[in-house]
Amino acid sequence: MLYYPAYLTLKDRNVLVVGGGAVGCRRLSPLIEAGAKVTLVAPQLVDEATMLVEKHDLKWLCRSYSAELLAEQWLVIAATNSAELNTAIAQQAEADGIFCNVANDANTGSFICPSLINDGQCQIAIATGGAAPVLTRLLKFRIRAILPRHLKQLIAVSAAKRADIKRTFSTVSHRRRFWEGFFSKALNPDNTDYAKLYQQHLSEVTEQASAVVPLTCVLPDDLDDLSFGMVKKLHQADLVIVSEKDERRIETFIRQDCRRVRPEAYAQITPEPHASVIAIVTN
Ligand SMILES: C[C@@]1(CC(=O)O)c2cc3[nH]c(cc4nc(cc5[nH]c(cc(n2)[C@H]1CCC(=O)O)[C@@](C)(CC(=O)O)[C@@H]5CCC(=O)O)C(CC(=O)O)=C4CCC(=O)O)c(CCC(=O)O)c3CC(=O)O
Ligand SMILES: NC(=O)C1=CN([C@@H]2O[C@H](COP(=O)(O)OP(=O)(O)OC[C@H]3O[C@@H](n4cnc5c(N)ncnc54)[C@H](O)[C@@H]3O)[C@@H](O)[C@H]2O)C=CC1
Repeated sequence: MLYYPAYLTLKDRNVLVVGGGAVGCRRLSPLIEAGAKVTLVAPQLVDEATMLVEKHDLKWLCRSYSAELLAEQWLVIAATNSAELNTAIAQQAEADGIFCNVANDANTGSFICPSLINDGQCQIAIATGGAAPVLTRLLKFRIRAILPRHLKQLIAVSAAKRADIKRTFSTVSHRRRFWEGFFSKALNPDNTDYAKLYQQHLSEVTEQASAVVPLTCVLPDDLDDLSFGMVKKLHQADLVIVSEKDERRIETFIRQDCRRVRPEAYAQITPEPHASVIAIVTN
């Protein structure tokens, strides 16, 4: 079974953290950053948790958990060193319709806590369904190492200009193509003046129609042999002409909103002006 990934809005919502050891403490910062109203209950805290309580003026109840604490909570984290207590908290939370994380068991409770990469508004969450938390942490370091350096500034340009671009370009497809072109250029490490790059790109891109010429992709037996360039083009494709069998093979290379058309039906359709069309041919 897979988990359903989601990013929760916790601003001003009541969250209870039960347990103030290393794990309970690790849960605090992301909750604080998300603007939750945190109550921490534990007879003892690790030093770092004490520091966070003081710094952020968190409500700390220096005592054992009791069931009435769940009233008014939106979400609870069960991170004590007692598996029995953590399970009991999860059962009560489930009965009361409150989200619950159980630190010692991925299969109890209603969500698991992923490893997090936060870079401004870019938040990457990684998890392995509770199977390999240490691998999760190692993957975090690898992924963080390949992220572009000025991600925050790049996201800020998009946040500031999205409404303008919605007004400037009339279709989702044109807007997507605009942003794809802009971000592709911006991800080149030599380009860091994003405001200038944005203006330049805006002056170059138009909505004018042009003839659509399908590109052909000869599918190798082993998909690992697909060139990097072709993988990139497949990802940009707005329409692929593909048999049912090959569609399954290339599913992970094409976008969800890419149109799929069978070869025998292609003659009857009219691709959007400017559409990037790829005909898939089996080797
Ligand atoms: C289900 C989950 C709990 C949840 O959802 O709350 C869970 C469960 C358990 N972890 C255990 C052990 C360790 N966990 C870590 C580290 C992390 N564990 C995290 C998440 C999760 N761990 C959730 C699933 C995430 C997923 O799906 O991958 C991370 C990603 C996030 C975080 O906790 O903040 C964080 C990396 C933070 C980072 O750096 O990014 C380390 C290493 C270390 O501390 O460095 C060890 C010691 C080595 C070992 O034992 O493997 C044990 C056994 C305890 C015991 O033996 O008593 C259990 C219980 C069990 O499964 O038995
Ligand atoms: N998710 C993860 O990454 C990991 C999870 N774990 C699991 O997380 C749990 C907690 O681990 P640690 O923080 O290292 O434990 P810990 O022993 O350092 O801390 C336990 C905390 O729970 C509090 N506590 C105990 N009984 C309580 C009660 N009745 N009411 C309220 N608070 C109570 C203690 O005062 C203490 O603050 C363990 O079950 C462990 O198996 C352990 C390692 C990693």
